[in-house]
Amino acid sequence: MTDHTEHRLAVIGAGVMGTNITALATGHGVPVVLVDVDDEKLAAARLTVRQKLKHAQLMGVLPEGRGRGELVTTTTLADVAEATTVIEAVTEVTEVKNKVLTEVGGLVAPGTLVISNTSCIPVDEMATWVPRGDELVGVHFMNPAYLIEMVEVIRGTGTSDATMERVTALLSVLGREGLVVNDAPGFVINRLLHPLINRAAMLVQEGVASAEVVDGLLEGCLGHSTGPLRTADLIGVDNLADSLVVLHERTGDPECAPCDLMLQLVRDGHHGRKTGRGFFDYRKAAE
Ligand SMILES: NC(=O)c1ccc[n+]([C@@H]2O[C@H](COP(=O)([O-])OP(=O)(O)OC[C@H]3O[C@@H](n4cnc5c(N)ncnc54)[C@H](O)[C@@H]3O)[C@@H](O)[C@H]2O)c1
Repeated sequence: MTDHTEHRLAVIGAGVMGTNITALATGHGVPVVLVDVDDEKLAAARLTVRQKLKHAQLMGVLPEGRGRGELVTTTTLADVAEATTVIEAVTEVTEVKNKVLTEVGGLVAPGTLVISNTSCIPVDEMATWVPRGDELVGVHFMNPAYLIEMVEVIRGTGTSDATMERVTALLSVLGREGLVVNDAPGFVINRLLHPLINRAAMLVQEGVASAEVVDGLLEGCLGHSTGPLRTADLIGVDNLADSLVVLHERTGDPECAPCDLMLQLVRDGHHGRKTGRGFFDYRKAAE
């Protein structure tokens, strides 16, 4: 096992998950270099990480006596080179992830743990984009990452035992428990969750019930803590549509083709909580 002083993270992508993972790591005393192509995203991310840390502190989920890990933000990908672990959390578009992981592979030294937080792209596919596929592993951090202790760990067919040991050590420092699954499109969580959300949106689209009623039934009758459509708004409707496309392309399952209502929300810029509106409207609550 390792302690927090032995870890230096680079997180690539300063969106919903990049900021969540950064708050989790810095809250556990691990320094983070947070990379994005967009300066405005980085400025917003610094504020978001501070707010998440405040929330985490209030919820009592941070370890005592470690202090905060330093946060550095940058638009220069080469700044990941000194990290002991790189966590890729960029947009769920195959070409974007391919470009980022290919570049990361050329920047980091052998022995650097490379993690993808992808929702649906198989680890074996991503392993062909990096020079050392045995050092790549999927870790599906949940949202919000600093509150949900369990993560899904995806072991590719080429992921080495040493990589599994390193990821276990990192997760332990971050206070997370990983359940390991084999590789497949969408793994376990999103192979189940994303078609469910898509079907929930289809029911709204078909006029069978409103978003409030669909979520109300899933919450009240089946004990879901947040209904599927509120979950969609938390994830980001744009990310969900991208992830469904990835799943559909790789499984051929028609249930995974994002429904028209979801695509319309994306086109209209209603991406969920992050834009103030998705299946539900959050603007009044924010005022
Ligand atoms: N949103 C969730 O609840 C959730 C949960 C688990 C996993 N994921 C996965 O995590 C990843 C990130 O999702 P998100 O919801 O944070 O997306 P997001 O759209 O909120 O953020 C993506 C970020 O990546 C940045 N980016 C794009 N191209 C880049 C590049 N070449 N270099 C550096 N940064 C780049 C964008 O500017 C943006 O800030 C995706 O793979 C997603 O499927 C998301």
